[in-house]
Amino acid sequence: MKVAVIGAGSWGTALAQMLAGNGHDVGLWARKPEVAAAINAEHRNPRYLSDVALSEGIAAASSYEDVLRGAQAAVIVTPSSVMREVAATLADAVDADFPVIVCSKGVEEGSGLLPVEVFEAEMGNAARLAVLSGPNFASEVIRGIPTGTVVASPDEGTATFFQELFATEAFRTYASDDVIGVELCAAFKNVIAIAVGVSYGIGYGDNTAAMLMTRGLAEMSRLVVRCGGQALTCMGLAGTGDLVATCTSEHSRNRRFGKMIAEGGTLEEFVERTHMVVEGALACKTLETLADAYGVELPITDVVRSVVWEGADPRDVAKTLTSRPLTTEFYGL
Ligand SMILES: NC(=O)C1=CN([C@@H]2O[C@H](COP(=O)(O)OP(=O)(O)OC[C@H]3O[C@@H](n4cnc5c(N)ncnc54)[C@H](O)[C@@H]3O)[C@@H](O)[C@H]2O)C=CC1
Ligand SMILES: O=C(CO)COP(=O)(O)O
Repeated sequence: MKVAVIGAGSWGTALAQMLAGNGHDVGLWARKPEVAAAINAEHRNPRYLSDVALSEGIAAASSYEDVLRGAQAAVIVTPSSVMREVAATLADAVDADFPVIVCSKGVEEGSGLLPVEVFEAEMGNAARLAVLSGPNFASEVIRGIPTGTVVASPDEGTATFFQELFATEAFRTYASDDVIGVELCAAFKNVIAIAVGVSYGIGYGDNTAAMLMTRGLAEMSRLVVRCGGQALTCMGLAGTGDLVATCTSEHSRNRRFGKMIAEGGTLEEFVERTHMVVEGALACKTLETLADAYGVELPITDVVRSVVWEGADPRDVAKTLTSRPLTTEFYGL
């Protein structure tokens, strides 16, 4: 079958390669025409994972019309900040039961809406929508290094469709019906990875990182449950799995960004240097929208937001975490 992959950054490139390896024709949408042209001419992405030779089954284009022509499903891998415009463009181009899976990790700014809610608002028919998330660094996945992921949809048939579409021996896919849980874990773990990066950046140690990850998981679980997701999802690949991967790996842009900001760098410098998205920088704001709406305390997220957006000194705000009133380990779940 032909599959359209929307977004030719690191993750879109890795997923396109995997789908082509599974025998599918792939239409890969790249924002820049010169990137699409280079992929077609040289079978390499000139900007992301450029050391990997791409399958000849991948045809890139910078128009939706070209990549969607003849496609039977779409895979969304743009930064979460543009998901509404992607959904609106797609809505005009495909019919009402065309399957769409969102692999971006984030929450919409302003509304606090999760990816499937945004796509449903623009395209209707949530039953054909799904999300994919797990411990999935693109640079490892594209090299066939084993991992797993979660495919969640409100509809069992759609979850199974995408579960089978992506599964390889090295990429084990698990189906779920907890769309809210998977989406929130995906956005949340990036914020905690920034916190861990900041913590290392100011000279704290591995114990501190472990505490941030564990209390971050508690924070994530509180929000997931209050928003209607399942606590167990937080223990799975999209939750603990991705949290551990992102907080402990040098691959993680969010963790590296956290370290850099603690050492005096800025978000603009990081993006300028890497041309990559740091989803946790936006998520520390968008998750607060949900926390306010549902009355959930997110102390680590608050601190990350104040460091990233309000110029707070990490050493000072770290004290607001360690001086909080003593409490029981599991409250309010
Ligand atoms: N890189 C990874 O290992 C993984 C990334 N993801 C998620 O995938 C999503 C995409 O990230 P990456 O593929 O890593 O991208 P990237 O950080 O490698 O590259 C940024 C991409 O965003 C595109 N972009 C920038 N502004 C845009 C706009 N206005 N409209 C459309 N596209 C625009 C760029 O053209 C480029 O393709 C993010 O939500 C990320 O969290 C999820 C799992 C793994
Ligand atoms: O989501 C990811 C791995 O699962 C990628 O994380 P970073 O964006 O921090 O690199």
